[in-house]
Amino acid sequence: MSELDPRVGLTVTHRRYVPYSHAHYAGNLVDGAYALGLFGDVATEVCIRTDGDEGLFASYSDVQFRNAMKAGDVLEVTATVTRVGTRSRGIDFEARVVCRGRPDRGESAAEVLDTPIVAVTATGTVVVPAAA
Ligand SMILES: C[C@H](N)CC(=O)SCCNC(=O)CCNC(=O)[C@H](O)C(C)(C)COP(=O)(O)OP(=O)(O)OC[C@H]1O[C@@H](n2cnc3c(N)ncnc32)[C@H](O)[C@@H]1OP(=O)(O)O
Repeated sequence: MSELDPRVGLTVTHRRYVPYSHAHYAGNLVDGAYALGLFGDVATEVCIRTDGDEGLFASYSDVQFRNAMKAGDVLEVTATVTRVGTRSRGIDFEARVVCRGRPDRGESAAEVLDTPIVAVTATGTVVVPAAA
């Protein structure tokens, strides 16, 4: 049963600075696909830890763009295993902004946010090779 598997609940966290070279829209916003790239990377570490393989992303059942991600942000990206199938693993994702630029205070001014801003959440499925 999936819920009894000790891999359920495993959380992997990546931190990433968003370079200004990734600004894509007005207001230094990055494109939504940038978050999916981050989710793919953190899911890859999940697969390495659960199954000793990088795995393949099969599908997203949900993606919510809740707040903008901007160039200059420091992001915390988490992936939590919610289900372990035979070869599939269900994962919940969250990308939150933990630091942000303060251009009103100076070109390079920035601050640690008291409360992280949840930018993107998603639910997806990765598939790993059959156990040997
Ligand atoms: C995490 C990665 N390292 C980062 C990436 O982003 S990889 C790049 C993007 N992904 C790809 O390029 C993958 C392309 N897709 C594939 O290669 C295949 O479709 C697949 C490997 C994902 C699945 O193919 P296959 O091995 O033939 O699947 P099945 O034998 O039919 O099923 C195996 C289990 O996977 C579940 N499953 C299959 N397709 C999906 C899907 N679209 N959505 C959700 N789940 C899927 C299927 O239910 C089986 O589950 P169980 O083994 O019963 O648990």
